[in-house]
Amino acid sequence: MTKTPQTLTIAGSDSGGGAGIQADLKTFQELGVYGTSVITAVTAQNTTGVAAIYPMSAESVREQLTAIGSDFEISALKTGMLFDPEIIKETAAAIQQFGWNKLVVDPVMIAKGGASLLQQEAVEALKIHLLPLAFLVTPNIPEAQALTGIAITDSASRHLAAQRILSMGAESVVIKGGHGKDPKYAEDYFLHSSGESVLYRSSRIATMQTHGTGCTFAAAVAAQLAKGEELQNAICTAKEFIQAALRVPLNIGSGHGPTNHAAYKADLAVKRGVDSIEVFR
Ligand SMILES: Nc1ncnc2c1ncn2[C@@H]1O[C@H](COP(=O)(O)OP(=O)(O)O)[C@@H](O)[C@H]1O
Ligand SMILES: Cc1ncc(COP(=O)(O)O)c(N)n1
Repeated sequence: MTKTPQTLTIAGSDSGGGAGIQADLKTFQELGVYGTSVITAVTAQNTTGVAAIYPMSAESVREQLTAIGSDFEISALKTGMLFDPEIIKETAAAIQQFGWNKLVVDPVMIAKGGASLLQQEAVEALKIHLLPLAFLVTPNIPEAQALTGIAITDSASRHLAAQRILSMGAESVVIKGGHGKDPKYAEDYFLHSSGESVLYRSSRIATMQTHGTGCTFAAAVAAQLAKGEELQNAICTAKEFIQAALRVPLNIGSGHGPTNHAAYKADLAVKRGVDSIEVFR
């Protein structure tokens, strides 16, 4: 009997349900993998912003990680909001202890409304302890700039920033283009430590409902990896997933609303297909 692939998200809770743990579990469910979770912080949050952050203690994070590691067979995992250096160290230690592979690190730093989801001193901890364990790192443009100190203004500086992130020990990186300036396209740039690069391009959707796009994208990559999909195809599926989730808005809340996690599967079910993604290798 084949078992459902098991996945793990290590991230913050978003009370509004659009980002963080909630977005990750919805994405896992939609893509047909079993989702487990380790909560690093509880945020009081809705579509208009983050009102408060309550980080979990390092001990409670360790206990959650141990509960997962001692019982589940994790085929792929992702990290999101990790908040402080202690939580990052506990996370890295557990990943090594339990031998978890296929780690997708979404280096969450700042929420769309401007709240800081990662302490300044935790950026170094992320680079030292977590990036060397990463199969894929998925920064958005501001995060890639913060990790590298390189201003991303064109494709050459984006490539340089990607190279710099790989030099920190990650096996591969995709710099996401949601924050890019191009009004027509949202372009994600993938670079592997072998030197191979891929550009994933979709039409840019004009919408305010972008809360949780990064979390959802990284969770979709992890889900596909858990099912055994090869990395570059997993990224393409994640891009299709987020494209569908943005294209069919839910119109929830008065601010940056959540994406529609159910749209991808609904599209496939009626065989409408999702917007095709252009892939340049
Ligand atoms: N308006 C948009 N139209 C189409 N794709 C988008 C749009 N905004 C973001 N994306 C896609 O969503 C994913 C998350 O990107 P991004 O918004 O940069 O991440 P984050 O949520 O971490 O800031 C990427 O694949 C990106 O290309
Ligand atoms: C708990 C939590 N984690 C992550 C994000 C980032 O959201 P986004 O994916 O929109 O950048 C968030 N707003 N809240």
